[in-house]
Amino acid sequence: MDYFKLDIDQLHQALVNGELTAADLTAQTLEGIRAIDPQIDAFLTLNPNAQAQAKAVDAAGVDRAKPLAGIPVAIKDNIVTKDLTTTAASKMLENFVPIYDATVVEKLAQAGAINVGKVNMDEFAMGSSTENSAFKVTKNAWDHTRVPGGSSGGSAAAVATGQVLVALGTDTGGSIRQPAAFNGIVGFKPTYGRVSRWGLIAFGSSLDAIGTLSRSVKDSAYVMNVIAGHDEKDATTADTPVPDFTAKIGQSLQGMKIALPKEYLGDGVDPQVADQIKAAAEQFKALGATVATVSLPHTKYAVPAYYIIASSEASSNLQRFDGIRYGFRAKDVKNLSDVYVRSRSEGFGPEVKRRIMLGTFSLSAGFYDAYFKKAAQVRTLITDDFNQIFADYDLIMGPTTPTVAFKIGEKVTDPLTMYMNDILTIPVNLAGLPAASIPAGFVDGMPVGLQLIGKHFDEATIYQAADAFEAQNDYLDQIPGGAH
Ligand SMILES: NC(=O)C[C@H](N)C(=O)O
Repeated sequence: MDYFKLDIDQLHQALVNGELTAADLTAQTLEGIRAIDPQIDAFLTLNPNAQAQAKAVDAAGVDRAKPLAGIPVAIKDNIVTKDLTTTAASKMLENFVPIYDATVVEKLAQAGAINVGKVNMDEFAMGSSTENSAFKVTKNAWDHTRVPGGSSGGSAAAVATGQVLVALGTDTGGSIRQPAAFNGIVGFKPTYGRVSRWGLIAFGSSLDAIGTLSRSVKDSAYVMNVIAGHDEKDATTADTPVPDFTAKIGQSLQGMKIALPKEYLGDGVDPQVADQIKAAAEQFKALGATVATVSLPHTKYAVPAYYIIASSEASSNLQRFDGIRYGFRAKDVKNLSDVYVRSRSEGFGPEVKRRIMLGTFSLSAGFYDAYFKKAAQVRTLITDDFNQIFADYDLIMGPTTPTVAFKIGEKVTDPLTMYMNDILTIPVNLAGLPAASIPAGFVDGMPVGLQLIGKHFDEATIYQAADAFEAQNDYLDQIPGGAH
């Protein structure tokens, strides 16, 4: 199946008309994965039941009202899937087979989508390069010597190499948007509370969001239409009506007010990347929007605040991996304390241990006020910065990442440099806002991502602007290995 030339609308039409069956589509998709993935290493597990699920969709008949019926999807491996190994790319969960489906997985199945397999990531979603996976290093679709970004690097590389049309990812500090940017595809992180996290292996619970990676903007909106909504199993999901996320796609941008924060083009941002974003601003103006320079003054405090908050939450969430309840248990243990200490020492990788130590320290008596409380206050200042801008503007634009994808091995031994890579995506998670990364050109043959940030629960405006930008450009025709 040549996913580079197709989208969900076209496949849906072919399935409805009977030109294609879901079983054929799934078979061709699995064939494509077997041919392409050995060079990319995006997949950790293929779903042995995918073919049977596709046959069931065919037997039921592809419903016109269900655009995802028969469409193959890949799922990040921190989202639990019943009877299908779910590892979070950790040795700790190497043999973990969940007994239930995450709400998003259940919703996709009800919509007729076919889960073809689970994709690689940084261990427990901690990282920006997928090099922290306990199992394999996924390659960037455009240059196999570079990282695909992370932590949803497997999701991004699987889509960008045409193995699947869409994949689910998760985003705590940029984990959907940054790999989407590095691979020249669309990444979408919804508002905090828009999509249920029931069945997501938790990292930073006040930040985590499940979203999409896809080639086209509209395909992302189709998946969001299915996965969004209140869930009584996740008390953090908002009980607000879910709009049709495709509703404003195709509408004119005339009069739309877009803000471009000066901090997003400042220190540390590659000037060539900044140039692409300035060019995108000109394109938005040509489409009828206004673009004005604004300031988000607390941006520089976002990374330190995030690494305290996310690590503190991780240290608490990861306590459950104790060698007893889930997964890995060390051999030849002497006593209970030995079970805990050795199972965790041997089961977790270095980055996960670093975060647990950082978080435990920040939360400990005597340090709480100086670290966690201070970080929470900074978070409020960052949220206030955004609220002030959104009183006057519809969207905020900027680069998704300060640079294009870096080389495998280049930053993995230097955590601070790796953390700084997320400076433009982390503020969005701290404020719980929705945001997308969409392709916006190339620097040295590598894709650049344009980030569009919206108001709380106003995903539809992001989709409107993103689709208008996509329609003006030919990024969908540019494929890895092809001319660009
Ligand atoms: N999980 C994320 O969203 C990625 C971020 N780079 C982190 O390591 O925390």
